[in-house]
Amino acid sequence: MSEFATMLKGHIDGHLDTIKRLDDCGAVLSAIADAWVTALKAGKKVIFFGNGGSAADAQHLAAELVVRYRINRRALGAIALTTDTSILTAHSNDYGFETVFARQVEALAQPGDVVVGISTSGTSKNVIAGLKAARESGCVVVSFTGQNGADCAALADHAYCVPSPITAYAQECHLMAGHVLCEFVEAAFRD
Ligand SMILES: O=C(CO)[C@@H](O)[C@H](O)[C@H](O)[C@H](O)COP(=O)(O)O
Ligand SMILES: [Zn+2]
Repeated sequence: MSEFATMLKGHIDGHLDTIKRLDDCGAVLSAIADAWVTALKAGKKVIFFGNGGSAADAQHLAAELVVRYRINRRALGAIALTTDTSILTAHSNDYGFETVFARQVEALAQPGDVVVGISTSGTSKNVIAGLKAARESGCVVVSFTGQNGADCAALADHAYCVPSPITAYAQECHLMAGHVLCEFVEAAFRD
């Protein structure tokens, strides 16, 4: 087997092993799906944030809700706090990166909004601070983490904790579950 083929097989095996252990997450994911639908039906929004690949996931999922996932339906309120470079740079430069999401949550989150903080390590300080701010703002708090997500889960109403310490597998399982959540939400808003 080539070196690449060996790597590919290793990644697929690790990915499948992690996916297989997600059965335990069905109840929490169902609760998150209900929370998204309840908030959106009440005219509230879903707010996402995370670092690196999780910033991309935050943007990806916000886009699915605002635009569409698979079917045409009305626009749904969602925003990723990872996209405005003026806010990101001004806040990091003037106050520090640790509160870059908390500040935006303070500015934008309303009681009843759902706030989704994504961290594969579960230890990123800016994600933890953002979740704390969401609690203080009266939001429904959701964490997406890898297996060491206790600090985020302690702040969350619903904690989706992928049973892997490997960033890539956690990211892949976050996006997979995010897509199912979007599918469920779209079904609830079918015309
Ligand atoms: O995508 C990857 C690795 O797959 C990286 O960009 C990764 O997201 C970054 O290192 C993040 O800073 C990790 O943060 P976190 O998920 O531990 O909160
Ligand atoms: Zn990545």
